[in-house]
Amino acid sequence: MSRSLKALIGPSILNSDLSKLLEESQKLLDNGADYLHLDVMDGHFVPNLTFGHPIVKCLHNHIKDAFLETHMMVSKPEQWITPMADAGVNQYTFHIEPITNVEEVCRKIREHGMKAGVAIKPGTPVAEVEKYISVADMVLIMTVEPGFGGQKFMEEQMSKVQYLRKQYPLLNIEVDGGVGPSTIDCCANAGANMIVSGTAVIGAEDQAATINLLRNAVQRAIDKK
Ligand SMILES: O=C(CO)[C@H](O)[C@H](O)COP(=O)(O)O
Repeated sequence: MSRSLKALIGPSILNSDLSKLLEESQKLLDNGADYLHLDVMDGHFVPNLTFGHPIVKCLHNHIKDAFLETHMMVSKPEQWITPMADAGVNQYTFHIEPITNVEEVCRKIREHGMKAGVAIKPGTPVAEVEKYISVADMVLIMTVEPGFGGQKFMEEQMSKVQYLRKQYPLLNIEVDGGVGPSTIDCCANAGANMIVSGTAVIGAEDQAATINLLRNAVQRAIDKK
């Protein structure tokens, strides 16, 4: 948990031109991204493949000051803790669904000097992830089925965010999937403070203005409470 809640915008580079990963990442940082959200998929947990620690390491070597979160959409999250820590990852967010030793995985992530994020898919009840709040640094509530960018935001997932915010006023709560200028107020008012936005930011004519709009909406909602 953080001492005071902060609005943080972490663009997802999933739908960017991945042949220019460094250029795209640098552009997002120059345009005000607070952190970068890197979607790692293994073709098992989700029906898609992206990239792994070798690419993350190369990217980190060129943008050492950037805070990197990896969203591990993988069946064996424990397997990639050491290589991702070695690659320079700051926050290791993984799905709780495929494993039973969530506490142990969180502990190992922290021992490797990273923050631990616990994520749930839309079909997973919030109570399943609430169990791990004391051993994690952040909860990610997915607002699309993980695997692909550019999907429609699932508004019904906001009840999970509202519940968590009510119980845990200072918990870092992240939302991911279909979040952009048209859905940000819904996320912000529900209580999310960490915002992942892919296509809405990557495809924006003015990335800096879009990132600012998202951050301002979240900060406004935080200040109202
Ligand atoms: O985790 C993801 C997909 O599994 C992506 O981070 C997410 O979908 C972001 O893209 P968009 O904002 O276009 O939905």
